Amino acid sequence: MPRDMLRELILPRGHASLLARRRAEMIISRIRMIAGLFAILTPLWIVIDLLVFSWPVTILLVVGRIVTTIAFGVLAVSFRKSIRMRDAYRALAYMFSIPTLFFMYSHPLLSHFDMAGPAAAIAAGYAFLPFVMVAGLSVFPLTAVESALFAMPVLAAEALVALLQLDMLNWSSHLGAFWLLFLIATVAALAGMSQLSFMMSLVRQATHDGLTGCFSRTSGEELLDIQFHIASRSGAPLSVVFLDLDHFKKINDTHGHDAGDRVLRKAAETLRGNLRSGDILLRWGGEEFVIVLPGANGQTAASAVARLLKIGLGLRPDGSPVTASIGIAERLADSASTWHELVEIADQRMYEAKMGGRNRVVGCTPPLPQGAVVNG
Ligand SMILES: Nc1nc2c(ncn2[C@@H]2O[C@H](COP(=O)(O)OP(=O)(O)OP(=O)(O)O)[C@@H](O)[C@H]2O)c(=O)[nH]1
Repeated sequence: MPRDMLRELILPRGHASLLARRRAEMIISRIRMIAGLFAILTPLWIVIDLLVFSWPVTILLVVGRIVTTIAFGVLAVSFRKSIRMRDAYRALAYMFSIPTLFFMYSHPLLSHFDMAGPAAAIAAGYAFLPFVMVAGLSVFPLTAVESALFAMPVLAAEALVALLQLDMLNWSSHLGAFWLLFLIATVAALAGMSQLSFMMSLVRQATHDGLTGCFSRTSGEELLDIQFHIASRSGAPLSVVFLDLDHFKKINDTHGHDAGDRVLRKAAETLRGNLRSGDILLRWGGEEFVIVLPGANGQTAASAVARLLKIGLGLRPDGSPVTASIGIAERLADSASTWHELVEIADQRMYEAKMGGRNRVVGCTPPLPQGAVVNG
C-alpha cells in the first residue's frame, strides 16, 4: 500500500479534497438513516420495559427512552446534507453522545435495584450498550485517529460507570469488560479504515482520467470550485495554467493513436512529477491540461511554468521535443469573479499563444518578464 494512502487511513487529511466531500456526504446520510431507525426502535422497547420492570424503574426508563427518541428524531430530521467534514464530525459527536448519555443514566439506575429472572436479563442487556456503540463505529469510513476519538467518550463513560459501582462488582470483571470494549473498538476502527480504503480507491477511479492519471475534467472542476472559494475567502492569489500540446494530431496521424497516447502519458507524468504537492493537474480534454496553483500569483505561476518547460514535456516519436502553447491567468490580477472566468481567460491566452506561433506562454498583465517564448 502506498505510504500516502496509509497516512490518509490513519490521520484525517485534505479536508478540501474530493474524498473528504464524499466521505462527509456518506457519513451524514448514514447518521440520518441510523438516527431515524433508532428514533423508531427506542420507543418500541418501552413495551419490554413495561412488561419486565416494576415501578419506579419502569417510569424512569420510559422517561429516558422518550428523551432519547426525541434526540434521535431531531438528529434524523434536522441534520442537512453537507459536504463538509466539520458537519460530519458534529453529526457523529451528536449521534454517539445520545446513547452514551442514555447508558450513563440507565445503567446506574438499574444497578440500584435487586432484580431476578427476566428483569435481571434485560437489565444486563443495558450494560451492553457501550459495546454496541463502539461496534457501530465500523459503519463509517473513518481514519484510525477519528475512530479513536469517537470511541474515547464511550470508553470513558464505561470507566466512569464502573468507578461509581465498584462496590457492586469486582475490579477484575470491570477490567475484563473494559478490555473487551477496547478490543471491539479496535476491530471497529479497522473495519472503518478498510471501508475508507475501499472508498479511496473508488473515489480515485471516479475522479481520475484512466489514460494519464490526472484529475478528470469533472472532478477537476469541483476542485477548481473548492480552491476558488478558499482563495476568495482568504483573499489569496490563485493561478490557472491552460496548456495545449502543439501539433498533437500529427503524432496520431503519422505514428498512430498508441504513440499519441504514450506522448500524452509522458507529458502528464513529467508535469505531475514536477509540481508542488498542493498543485492540481487535470486533463481538460484531448491534449489539453489545466494546472491549478493555489496561493501562486501570476509571477510565481510563470516561474513554475518556465521550470516545467525547462524540464520538458517529453519527446515526440520522431525525437523532437513536445511543445505546448500555454495561457496563464490569476484570480486577483485578472479580477476573475468565478473559476469559470479564470479558466476562460487562461484558455484565451493559450489561444493567443497558438495564434502567436505556438510553443510559447502568454501570461497575466503585466506581461511575463523574460519574453513570451519559452523552450523555443
Ligand atoms: N492518442 C490520443 N489522441 C487524442 C486523445 N484525445 C484527443 N486526441 C487527439 O488529439 C488531436 C487534437 O488535434 P487538434 O485539436 O487539431 O490539435 P493539434 O493537432 O494539437 O493542433 P494545435 O493544438 O493547433 O497545435 C486530435 O487528433 C484528437 O483525436 C487521446 O486520448 N489519445
